Amino acid sequence: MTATKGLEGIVATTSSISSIIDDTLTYVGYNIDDLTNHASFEEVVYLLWHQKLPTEAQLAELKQQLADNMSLPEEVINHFKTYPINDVHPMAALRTAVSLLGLYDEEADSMDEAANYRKAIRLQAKISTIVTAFSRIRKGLEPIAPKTDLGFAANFLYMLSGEEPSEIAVEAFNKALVLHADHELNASTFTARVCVATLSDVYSGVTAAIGALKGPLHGGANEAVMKMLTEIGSPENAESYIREKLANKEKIMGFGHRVYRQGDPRAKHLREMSEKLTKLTGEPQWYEMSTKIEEIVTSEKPLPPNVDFYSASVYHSLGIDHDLFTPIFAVSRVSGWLAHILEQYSNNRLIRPRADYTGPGKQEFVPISQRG
Ligand SMILES: CC(=O)SCCNC(=O)CCNC(=O)[C@H](O)C(C)(C)COP(=O)(O)OP(=O)(O)OC[C@H]1O[C@@H](n2cnc3c(N)ncnc32)[C@H](O)[C@@H]1OP(=O)(O)O
Ligand SMILES: O=C([O-])CC(=O)C(=O)O
Repeated sequence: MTATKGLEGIVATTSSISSIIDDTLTYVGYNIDDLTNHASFEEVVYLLWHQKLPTEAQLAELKQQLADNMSLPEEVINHFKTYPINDVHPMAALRTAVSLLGLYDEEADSMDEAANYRKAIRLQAKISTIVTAFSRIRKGLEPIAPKTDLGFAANFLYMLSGEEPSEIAVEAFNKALVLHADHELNASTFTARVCVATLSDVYSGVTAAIGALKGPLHGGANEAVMKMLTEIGSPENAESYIREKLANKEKIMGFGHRVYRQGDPRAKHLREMSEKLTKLTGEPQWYEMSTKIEEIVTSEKPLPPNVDFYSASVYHSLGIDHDLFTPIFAVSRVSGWLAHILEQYSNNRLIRPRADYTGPGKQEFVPISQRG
């Protein structure tokens, strides 16, 4: 048995949800560029869960179901108020809240297909409320109830700030949600599938996936990018900062990808939005700094920016706190996790690979009293 480090290149399952072929990303065969330019996030959720685009009636039904399920049990809200609040990262709060939600869902452990779909709707609906409520409570503010006449993207921004967002903010945020919704067998999706392949429940699968997304080599990179941009401070400082990091063999957050070689097709959409939004907010330095970093990194190494790089300046321009960037990734990606969880249940087999043992050979057991 020979191990492949990081399972690189290993095909671990079949899936009909999304694919990356020759650096082209599709959801159920639809190119990510078309979906980003033309689809609402809710249409994409429907597409991932049903493997077809919705009709107007089907989309209206899904939107209604999401709107009807956005409120949180009082216990989850109250639980946020018991944290040593300033020290808790919102990804840890989200991971805990999703796990807690399972305790208040009577169908949590049901393996019935229809019940699992209902749980998918509940989780997709409630995840925005969790992130925005936590963000407000930690600032000493009251959570804001969703507005049923707003779409998913607008509602998130509204519940976060309490103000109805501008058209351009909604357009940018909707695009970001579409771009992050699914990505074949990325680490968090694989985690979700491994978890539910034991026939564990949907809440456990999503909780596990949130844990995997949190790390800086995966979803946590978007917050790390903003930390780097803040440290650099202005476009003129970018060159020396990046060259020093590269010389020290340190990673530049938001660059590189396990699967893409020529570049991540999602990055160009976020780059475009970053340019537009930073101009509008009168802070073009974030975009200028980002393009400068891209220029330097790509001149040194074949490492194009990934989805996390320009999303940082986009979210910053939307006035979003930097530690909410990764939870926002989860708000979108939960749609993909849920699609994969439902797909896993529909054709399940325990996921259990092997390890290439590299420890000591046969050893004689020595009683504890005789060990030196
Ligand atoms: C949504 C997402 O999850 S997208 C990815 C988000 N993560 C990041 O942006 C973090 C920064 N990027 C990385 O750490 C990596 O590129 C990953 C984790 C995304 C992919 O990693 P892998 O396929 O395992 O590549 P690995 O980490 O082995 O890197 C291969 C080589 O490229 C280098 N490299 C890879 N990414 C970077 C980077 N961002 N900056 C500098 N060097 C890099 C490595 O140092 C290594 O060099 P070496 O061969 O000289 O040792
Ligand atoms: O696919 C990956 O490895 C990481 C990624 O880009 C994503 O999850 O969106």
